[in-house]
This record gives sequence, structure tokens and C-alpha cells, in this order.
Amino acid sequence: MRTFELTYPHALVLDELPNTISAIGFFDGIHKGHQKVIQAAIDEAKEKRMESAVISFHPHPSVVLKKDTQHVKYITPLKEKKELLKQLNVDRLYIIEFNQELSKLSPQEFIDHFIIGLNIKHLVAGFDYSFGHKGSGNMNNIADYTRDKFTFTTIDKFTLDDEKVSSTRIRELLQTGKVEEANRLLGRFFKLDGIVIKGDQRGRVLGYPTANLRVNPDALLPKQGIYAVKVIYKNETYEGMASIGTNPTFTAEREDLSVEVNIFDYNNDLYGEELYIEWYKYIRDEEKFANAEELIEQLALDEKNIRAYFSR
Ligand SMILES: Cc1cc2nc3c(=O)[nH]c(=O)nc-3n(C[C@H](O)[C@H](O)[C@H](O)COP(=O)(O)O)c2cc1C
Ligand SMILES: Nc1ncnc2c1ncn2[C@@H]1O[C@H](COP(=O)(O)OP(=O)(O)O)[C@@H](O)[C@H]1O
Repeated sequence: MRTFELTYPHALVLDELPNTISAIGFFDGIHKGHQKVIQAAIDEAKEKRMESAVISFHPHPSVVLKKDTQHVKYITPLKEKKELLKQLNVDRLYIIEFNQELSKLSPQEFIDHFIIGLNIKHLVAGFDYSFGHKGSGNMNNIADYTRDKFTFTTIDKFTLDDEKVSSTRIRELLQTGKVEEANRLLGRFFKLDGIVIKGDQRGRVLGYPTANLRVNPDALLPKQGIYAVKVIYKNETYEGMASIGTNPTFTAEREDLSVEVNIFDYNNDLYGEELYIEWYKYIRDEEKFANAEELIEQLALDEKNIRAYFSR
């Protein structure tokens, strides 16, 4: 997959671009609905022997358009989005910088520059995709803007058990600890990755060393609490238990959340290493215990429960 990060106006030359069939959308999460849109573009490209592409945006439009949104958290930050699209075997990824100037383009200007101008011969989008100033272009009026240079397909809303699969729904599920349900809509396990950093060096004393992760500040974290997880490290998968929280038993008044994981049946130095965590099940809320002994008892119980969960 070749990635092109474009700012308006881009300098790509039409004559040098291959005939392309592209999906377009913000696609946060690359969930099952997004996958359907993207797969439709890939399938059509194969059939027509053209290149497949995804056109997406960064940052999220709400960062630019809303006054009160300072920081949007993503189900799939740009890095994860790229990795997932690469796995889907998309040939080309165009990331358009979403800024004030872009938001002011008319629908026709947007189409001329980013669809016709990128040599897109066929465009695939979800039923609710909109483009151009204030989203005035959409899949119902897009025929007014094609100049007969490309055709398009609109993909109907994707539902699971009568519920629309949406990024908003998945965010809500993750933020309320319903990771199993979120995973179902994603069509894979929700993942976070990070580099192992030093914590307070207390875990090993408790008998439960925990790898503390520095995660992407753009990444959406699931609800605070304790989870059954799998840890992927150097292509090996381990079971483990993770905590997202403030370690209230030991620390008062802490604002940032730590993401840490105790890996079962593992004993090795992990500082500086990259771990991927797959989130399986919410187990319990984080608690403030009276002392370390009580926390240790609870950790033993958590381990027992989570091992049982994985061996069902
Ligand atoms: C599965 C699991 C459950 C945890 N539950 C709690 C909890 O309920 N309350 C709490 O204060 N800390 C909890 N912790 C965090 C521990 O306090 C923390 O791992 C320990 O203090 C070690 O911190 P360190 O890695 O910075 O040395 C939990 C950690 C794990 C891995
Ligand atoms: N089973 C394990 N799970 C997690 N980390 C482990 C494990 N075995 C060894 N380690 C190592 O121990 C470190 C965690 O020990 P801990 O005392 O909690 O220190 P810290 O407070 O720096 O996280 C990890 O970063 C990793 O390098």
C-alpha cells in the first residue's frame, strides 16, 4: 500500500495517476460497516483491473469545525488505520488534511480536486457520506458533480441485530466497558499498542509485575477498570489481565490513567518493547483497597477468574 498525505491544494498530476476505484470516508474504527464499503471498492477494482484506494481524512472534522472540541480520541488513530488498510490489501491510501480551507470547498471544488483530480473512475461510499462546505454534497446529489468522469456506488447502512454499526456506537460501548459488544461491531478485537515504560516498580513486590504502556495520546481508552486481555509480543500471544486506572490504593489525586498488564506465565524484562493488547472482557471496577495485602488477594482472584474465562 502506498500512502499519500495530501493538503489542499495537492500537487499530484492527473496524467501520472493510475485509473483508480476508491472508497471514501472518515472510517474511524474500520468497523464492519466500513469494511463493507472498502471491500466493495477492492472487489470492483479487481474486476476492472484498476488500482484500489481509500480516501480518508485527518484530523477528524470536529477538531476543525467545533469550537469546544480540543482533542478527539480515535478508535483507530492514524497509525492503526494505516495498518488495518494495509492488511485489507488496499493499493493506495490518500489521507487528506482536514483544515479550515478544506472545509470551505464547495462540493464541486472538492470533487474536481480530490475525486476527478485523483483519477478516481468509480467511487464507493456509505449512504451517509457527505462532502463540501457544510456537507452539502452527499450520495443523493453526487450525480450533479461527477461531470460524467466517474461512476459511484452507495452502500446501505450496515446493521447487526437491527442496530446500525457506527463509530459512535462503538465509542459508547468501549467507554462503558462493553468490549465484547464493541468487538462484535468491529469484526475483530479492539486493540491498543504501546511501548513498555517504567512504573513505580511496585508490581513485582506485590507478586504481580505489570508492564506499563505508553499509549498513543490520540487513542480512545476503554472505561477505567480491570480486563481479561491477550498480549501480542513478538508474534507470540499471551493471556493476561490489564488495568486502566489510577492505582487508587497507592496514589491519591492522579489525573492521567495508566494502562498496565500482568502477563500470565511470563517472566522477562520488557522495558522499551512494543506490546499489542487485545481487549476481551471487562471484569470489575478499579477499587481503593485498605492495604497492599487486600489488593494482592483481589489480584489472585482476578487471575483465577480470567484464566477460567479463557479456558471455557
Ligand atoms: C489485573 C489488575 C488489577 C488491578 N486492580 C487494582 C485495583 O483494584 N486497585 C488499585 O489500586 N490498583 C489496581 N491495580 C494496579 C496496581 O495497583 C499496580 O499494578 C501496582 O501498584 C503496580 O504498579 P507499578 O506497575 O507502577 O509498579 C491492578 C493491576 C492489575 C494488573
Ligand atoms: N509476567 C509479567 N507481566 C508483566 N511484566 C513483566 C512480567 N514479568 C516480568 N515483567 C517485567 O517487569 C516489569 C514490571 O514490573 P513492575 O515491578 O510492575 O515495574 P514497573 O512499575 O516499572 O512496571 C515489566 O515492565 C516487565 O519488564
